[in-house]
Amino acid sequence: MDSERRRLLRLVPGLKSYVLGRPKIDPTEPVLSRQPGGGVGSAEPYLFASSAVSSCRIAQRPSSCVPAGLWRDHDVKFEHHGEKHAISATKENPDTNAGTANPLPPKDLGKCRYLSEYSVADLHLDNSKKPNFDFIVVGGGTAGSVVANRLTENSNHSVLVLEAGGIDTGVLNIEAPFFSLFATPNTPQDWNFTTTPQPGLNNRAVPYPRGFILGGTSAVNYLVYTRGTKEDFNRFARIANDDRWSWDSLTPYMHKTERFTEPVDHHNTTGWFNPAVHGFNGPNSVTLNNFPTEIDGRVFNTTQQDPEFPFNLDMNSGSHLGLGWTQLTAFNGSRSSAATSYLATNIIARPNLKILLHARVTRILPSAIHDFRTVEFQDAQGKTHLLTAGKELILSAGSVNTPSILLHSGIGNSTTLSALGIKPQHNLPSVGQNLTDHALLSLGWSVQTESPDGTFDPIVQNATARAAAIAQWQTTKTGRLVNDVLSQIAWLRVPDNSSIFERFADPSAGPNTAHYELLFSNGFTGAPPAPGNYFGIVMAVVSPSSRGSVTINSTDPLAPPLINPNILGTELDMFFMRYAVRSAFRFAATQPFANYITALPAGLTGNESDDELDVYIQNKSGTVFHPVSTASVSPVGAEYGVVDPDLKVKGLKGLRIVDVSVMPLIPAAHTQAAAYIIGERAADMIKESW
Ligand SMILES: Cc1cc2nc3c(=O)[nH]c(=O)nc-3n(C[C@H](O)[C@H](O)[C@H](O)COP(=O)(O)OP(=O)(O)OC[C@H]3O[C@@H](n4cnc5c(N)ncnc54)[C@H](O)[C@@H]3O)c2cc1C
Repeated sequence: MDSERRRLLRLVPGLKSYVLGRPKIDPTEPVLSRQPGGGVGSAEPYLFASSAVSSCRIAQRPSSCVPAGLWRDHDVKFEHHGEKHAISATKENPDTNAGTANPLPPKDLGKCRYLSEYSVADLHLDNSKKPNFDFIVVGGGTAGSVVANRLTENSNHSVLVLEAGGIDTGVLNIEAPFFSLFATPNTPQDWNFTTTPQPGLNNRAVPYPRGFILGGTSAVNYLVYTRGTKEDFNRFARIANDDRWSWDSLTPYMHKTERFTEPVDHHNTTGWFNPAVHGFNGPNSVTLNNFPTEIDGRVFNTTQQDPEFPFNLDMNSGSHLGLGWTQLTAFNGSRSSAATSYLATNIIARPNLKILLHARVTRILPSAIHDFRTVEFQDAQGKTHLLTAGKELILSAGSVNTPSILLHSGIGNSTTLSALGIKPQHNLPSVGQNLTDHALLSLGWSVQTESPDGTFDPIVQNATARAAAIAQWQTTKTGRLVNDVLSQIAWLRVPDNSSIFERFADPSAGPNTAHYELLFSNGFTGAPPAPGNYFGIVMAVVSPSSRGSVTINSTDPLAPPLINPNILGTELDMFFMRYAVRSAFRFAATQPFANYITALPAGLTGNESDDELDVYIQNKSGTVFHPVSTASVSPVGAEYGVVDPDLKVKGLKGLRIVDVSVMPLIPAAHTQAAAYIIGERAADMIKESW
């Protein structure tokens, strides 16, 4: 690490975790040298070979809606590919001798988003008298933002959100839907975690991104919006022994979170989705692909011709089997995240809601016996503070950090915590256990396109095409960048009479829930993108039997946890992935693709033996980054599990967990919808309690 890097890292609070945890990225350097690679679920960052940081400047004020006083004169600002990045510094920059850190919120509160970026001093914390806030939400991520929004609907409730990351405004890779490919891994908006070596991945350790930003992982994900099946949620309710978590009970919340909006090209969406199963008045915009692609007709023609891939009008109806259009969290051509929706301008202007950015929670402490309402956190300067919530502490730090914070607080397996040197506070052996995720593999078939830019590959491979797409998006919010990378999705099952089920129980939630998923893209999403045009199919095991864990091996709460999602860790999951690969080959061999596909995915013939295919899968697979179940719900009175069905931590007062870590089993779905739904359901439970 050279001295300039050291100096910058010291100045950049948003990168504190890189200094103290896993230093991984220097905002001013690595984009110059990284080779292209990565992509959906990839092990490598997907950055542009030809890219260069065009400038790295200090003390530039962005042109977007940031009023004087909020944007600090010593912020570090740099450009990558014409996209502007900015990371806030808190100490004075020796280069500029610039102004004071943490300015007060400007008077025109409400005109711009992010005006609730208070400094600790602005909060006038004085815990000695009475609690400053009724509720403290740890993590302004997907579910945490929902809770903060809904609780502050009641002006009698005051809420403080403590978020470790910064803000998302002006980051092209976050805002332009297609560039979600590049939002992670190893970016300033990523926690930059890595898994432990994965036996199912030939002992490779792979990046494990999580959103390090307001909006959390909803601000960096691939935008795909899928709820899962009726069977998924009914199983949740069965395991919790609480009908409040069943599909029917949650349906009002599914509608409440959603604002289904028309695509930016205003095309006729009849036959693209079923309006009857959607909400149209909620905060979070869900829409359909905004731009036609060359594969659309071919993909849907296959549904007419091959019964293995039947058409499904709307995979969010509760019955997802079949193939349909991808729904994505976008609005007017830009990403809709928990930050842009639940924490929109009018919400953060509420006087009873405060959001403290760059506030990293290190521990939760008892405020009385069995009462955990006190939070310990470090501010942007690394100074430690303690705060006690008047009513409840709500832990929404996500499936990796929620168990990590609990363990560092002495809440977990008392024996292992003692052995590590952490004083046990409350014995809950299930904390961090049962980590479950979806394995993923990306394949690309070479195609003969109708025009060189018939697929999105030129945008990835060619600087001129990319610049044109960026310019179009920036001026009109149209073009390829408004689309999700993944155009259509098929949810599919291994036949019920397959002999594999003579040896293994079926892990899916029921006969109408998929074992695997095929995601179709009008270009190659894998790594590295070799020059050419591709038809991409991503396959994922969505009802896995593998279980892993999040554990800690340090008493330092800033040290990264050990993340073992145990990807493809069982024979059954390997079987599912093999089956999915062969299913993808069958799909690509259907008649509609006959004069389109010119070559098979590199390194595969489609005739591999099981053993040969396993080698390929283990060397190339990764994850879809859907970790759940590390603080699982269980029935009231159960000796296992971490939270009761009302999401209160078992045996404790004052502490609730609201994020996808509470799901008892992984849904056959991308998990952001579940985070929003859980946030909405939990917010009502909390309101009912108070
Ligand atoms: C690359 C990627 C792509 C994905 N694509 C999709 C997709 O297309 N569709 C989909 O449905 N799902 C997708 N997911 C998964 C989905 O986005 C997540 O499951 C979901 O957003 C998780 O929500 P959450 O509320 O549980 O946690 P998060 O949204 O991760 O929120 C946790 C928040 O807590 C903060 N935090 C953590 N620790 C601390 C601390 N110590 N102090 C203060 N704050 C803290 C974090 O910074 C974060 O803001 C993807 C995930 C990744 C990583």
